[in-house]
Amino acid sequence: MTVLSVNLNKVAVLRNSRGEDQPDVCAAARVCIDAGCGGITVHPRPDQRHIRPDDVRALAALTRGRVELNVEGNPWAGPRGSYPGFLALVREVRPQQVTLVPDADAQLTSDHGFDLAADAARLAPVVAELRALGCRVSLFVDAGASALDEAARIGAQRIEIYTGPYARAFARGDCARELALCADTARRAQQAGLAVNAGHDLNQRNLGALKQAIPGLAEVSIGHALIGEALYDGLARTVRNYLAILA
Ligand SMILES: CC(=O)[C@@H](O)[C@H](O)COP(=O)(O)O
Ligand SMILES: NCC(=O)COP(=O)(O)O
Repeated sequence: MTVLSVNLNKVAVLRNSRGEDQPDVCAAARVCIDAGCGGITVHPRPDQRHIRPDDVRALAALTRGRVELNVEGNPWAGPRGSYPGFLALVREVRPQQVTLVPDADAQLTSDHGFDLAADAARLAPVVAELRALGCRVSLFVDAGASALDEAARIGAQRIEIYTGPYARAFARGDCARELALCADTARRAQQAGLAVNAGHDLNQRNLGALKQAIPGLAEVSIGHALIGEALYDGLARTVRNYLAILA
């Protein structure tokens, strides 16, 4: 079974555009959970362009005992204004899963994963602390990444394969190479003892082929396309459409 974790960043984008409290991120989470998703994902960024620390706190309370909360971000993103820093926030809410992502503070969106050979040493104490807090730790990596055994060696339990290049290739109609890279990366990670998540720019068109190519795919986190599609079809129906693709 592949868990669908719905990323709600874009609900917060819409809310923040008017500076008030609608649409409500927690109400959206409830709809997704009631429709059968297995997780909620958020990626609080230091500039608080979408998900804010209070959203993470509220979603932690809402999801506890129901579905997984996956919090993504750069562990070295420090305090900025009312943003307490990524690690301070996850220490406080202790989500079931933390996905570490090497994004710069003002990056438009995630566009690359860790270089595990170079980054493992400084990731190691962060991973150890998160494990001690009871969080599962996943590391965001590019398809084709090397040194996956380093992720396992420092205690990470999963990788998340960055699927942006696959999604772009799929849209161009020539995704065979990118799909093979994702599949090979997943196979090497599984051989190293890691479970495999995937995410970024996945949608109802490109998800099925990825799911077929990666036996044992543990989780996909999907936000941008899913929230966009929900404008036409409704949030609950859209979540159910994704679940049907993953079934
Ligand atoms: C790690 C990852 O791929 C996602 O978190 C994605 O980048 C969504 O973040 P934004 O919604 O801020 O673009
Ligand atoms: N980890 C990927 C994620 O949470 C959602 O990415 P996207 O679907 O918004 O591109």
